[in-house]
Amino acid sequence: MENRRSEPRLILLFSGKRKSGKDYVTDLIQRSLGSALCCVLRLSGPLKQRYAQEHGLDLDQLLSAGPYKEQYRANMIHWGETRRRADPGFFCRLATKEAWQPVWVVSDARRLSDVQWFQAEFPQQTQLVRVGCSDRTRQQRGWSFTAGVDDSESECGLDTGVQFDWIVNNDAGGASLDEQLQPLLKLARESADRH
Ligand SMILES: Nc1ncnc2c1ncn2[C@@H]1O[C@H](COP(=O)(O)OP(=O)(O)OP(=O)(O)O)[C@@H](O)[C@H]1O
Ligand SMILES: C[C@@](O)(CCOP(=O)(O)O)CC(=O)O
Repeated sequence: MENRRSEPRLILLFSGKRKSGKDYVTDLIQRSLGSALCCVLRLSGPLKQRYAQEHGLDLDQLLSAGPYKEQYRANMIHWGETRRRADPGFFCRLATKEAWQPVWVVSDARRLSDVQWFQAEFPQQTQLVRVGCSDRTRQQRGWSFTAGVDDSESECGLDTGVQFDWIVNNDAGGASLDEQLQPLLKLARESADRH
């Protein structure tokens, strides 16, 4: 167990395919709950930071939703996997070490080792959330199938072997996100109230 200023009351551990809307949905949750209650943590944050530093790249662009990061994705995956092989919790620890809010929204679990790390560290607090949408919607958001990325562990590592507590459908023109997120927001507020 890490040395922390305070323990989280709830961790919503999100996963989903590229362009399913993980960032969009987790940002929406954060804005609804406010920054005193909730932070969004990205496991890819410390990864991109170090990768950008080592390779002389633009970190802001790597962190944003545009095409820039896609140019480097396959190489970043490979680079991160080398780190993870030595220490599967490496990026989980870095991403969570400054968090102090009662509710943590982790936007980008990708591998069983990510899920296992949170479930081992925070067995009572961790809830698994899957964001999904059709490939057609993903394509409208700029996705196209890339061999070596979309068939890799980074994208497929949680396709099986995991029981999700919550499923959010983020299809364009699909069920209202606001309505789907209400139970999660309620759970988050109740968990924080017990703080
Ligand atoms: N419900 C939505 N309504 C409008 N735009 C959306 C919605 N969901 C996602 N988007 C847009 O689609 C694009 C991809 O979404 P986002 O970056 O959240 O996906 P992601 O799953 O985090 O993708 P990646 O794995 O590539 O980081 C963004 O431009 C985002 O603003
Ligand atoms: C390299 C990687 O962290 C990129 C994630 O970027 P994003 O969450 O899609 O913005 C994916 C991975 O860790 O396999």
